[in-house]
Amino acid sequence: MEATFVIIGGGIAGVTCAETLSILEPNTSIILISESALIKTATNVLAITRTLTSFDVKEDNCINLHSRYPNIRVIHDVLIKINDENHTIQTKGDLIIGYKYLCICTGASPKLIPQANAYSEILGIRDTDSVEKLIEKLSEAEKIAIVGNGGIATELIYQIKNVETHWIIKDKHISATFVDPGASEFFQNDLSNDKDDIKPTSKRMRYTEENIPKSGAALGPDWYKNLGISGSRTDSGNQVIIHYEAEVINVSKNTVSGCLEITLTNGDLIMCDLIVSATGVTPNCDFLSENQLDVSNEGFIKVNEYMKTSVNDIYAAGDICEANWKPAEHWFQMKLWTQARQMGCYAAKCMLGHLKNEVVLQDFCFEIFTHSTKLFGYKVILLGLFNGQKLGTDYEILLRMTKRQEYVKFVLKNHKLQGALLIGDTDLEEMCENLILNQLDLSPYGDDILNPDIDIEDYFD
Ligand SMILES: Cc1cc2nc3c(=O)[nH]c(=O)nc-3n(C[C@H](O)[C@H](O)[C@H](O)COP(=O)(O)OP(=O)(O)OC[C@H]3O[C@@H](n4cnc5c(N)ncnc54)[C@H](O)[C@@H]3O)c2cc1C
Ligand SMILES: NC(=O)C1=CN([C@@H]2O[C@H](COP(=O)(O)OP(=O)(O)OC[C@H]3O[C@@H](n4cnc5c(N)ncnc54)[C@H](OP(=O)(O)O)[C@@H]3O)[C@@H](O)[C@H]2O)C=CC1
Repeated sequence: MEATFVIIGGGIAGVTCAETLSILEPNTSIILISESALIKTATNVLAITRTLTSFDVKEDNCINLHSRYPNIRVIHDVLIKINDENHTIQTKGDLIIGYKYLCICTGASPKLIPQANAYSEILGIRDTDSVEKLIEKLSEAEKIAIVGNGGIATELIYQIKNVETHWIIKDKHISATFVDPGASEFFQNDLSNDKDDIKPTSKRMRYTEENIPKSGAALGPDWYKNLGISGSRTDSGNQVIIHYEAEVINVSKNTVSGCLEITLTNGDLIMCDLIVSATGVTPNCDFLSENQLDVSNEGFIKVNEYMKTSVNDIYAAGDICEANWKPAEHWFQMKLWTQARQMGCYAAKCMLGHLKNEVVLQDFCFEIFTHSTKLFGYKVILLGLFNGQKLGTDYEILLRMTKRQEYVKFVLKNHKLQGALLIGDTDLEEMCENLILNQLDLSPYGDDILNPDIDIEDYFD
């Protein structure tokens, strides 16, 4: 068996890569190897600005993908070895598949705290299976701990009901991966709010075939929408206790109560029924290759500006890869499905360009970091160096905040906009994107740039 393009991984990066190849080259042969029977596709793609898009992530089955893109053949299998010298791969199901170009989109898995090896009550979240497991265990829990201060912890803490939650974070403020201390304070008003308006009723819509393996690709935005993420307490509802600047040093089990006892670096002792380790991701690289692929210290596959790995004719995209090129001033990598989609699409264009000996220009989306998400119920848009990344201490911040309504932060250097954090319906994303990209000198406008009584857009007409 062989194909011009073989893509490994049925997550958003792999599927986008296959779809893009199919759209650009409907007659070429494409094989997509998916470990999971369900694959991820992006639907309802909406351009918010030139570089910022929002979209839904839908679980789909392989047959539907093939009927939409007849030249994509989906094989439900697992890559175990790349024989890069003779351009073939070997799968767990004993298939040998020849390729001209190979794209590795095997994603990542939760990187749990080390104590997880000893206790099944320490869980991570990645896919549908892992969320179902969490919901089941949580329904019997009165007290839980969440470790980590990034995307998953921030979303969970807001969604979880009927349980006492200990949030263990290394930083001085919550949600540090995405926001600064000011925005974190803005969110914190909502932490203690009554969340009764979030009434999970039905379960997530999904396929109902029995025994269909659901594990695999990472969940996407709004994964919690129709789920009942609830503990067993009915008395006092929610209580969130935040342990700042703390890390887990030990976990043990109380033999009498059966509870987990967590010891923190600050000396705090927490008793709980369940620990969610939301502590980042580790690459899915459980396969061999004849020539070693260059990887980062954490094991992510390094790719150059054409998404090429260090091994001939092998590309990589999405969470599995580490962007190893000199990035544009206002772009940096984060393991997000926005970037998984962009990279999957761009890797397809690069492979095709190389096949046809055509010049490939780097996609415009790598000019500026953009991310649109929802945190604590608010629309959140992150643009450019929104947290002053790469700027050291040499930058200014302009802030505008209306409690429970909006939080607008501009990061400026030499009077030019470098990044923006927009929380709420600010309607400023397009202007900010333009200002970051064209580096207009904003000194003539002074602080009016954030005056809510002045329509800033008028300045630039
Ligand atoms: C709970 C949660 C919420 C999230 N929310 C957001 C969000 O709101 N916004 C956002 O931008 N991002 C979000 N993310 C991150 C986002 O989901 C990921 O960045 C993105 O999905 C990565 O896509 P991927 O295709 O690179 O990898 P994955 O989705 O991990 O897909 C990789 C696929 O490859 C398969 N695979 C692995 N090894 C092999 C092998 N050897 N052979 C064959 N197949 C293999 C895996 O089973 C998997 O199906 C969230 C992540 C989680 C876990
Ligand atoms: N709305 C969104 O956009 C969402 C995005 N995601 C994405 O999904 C992926 C997984 O999410 P998540 O697990 O939250 O990963 P993140 O990378 O977002 O956050 C991990 C957090 O855990 C901390 N951490 C790491 N190791 C430890 C440790 N041993 N003890 C205590 N804290 C630790 C990190 O701190 P430090 O950085 O200091 O190491 C960081 O605060 C990420 O790629 C994330 O971007 C997930 C949910 C929502």
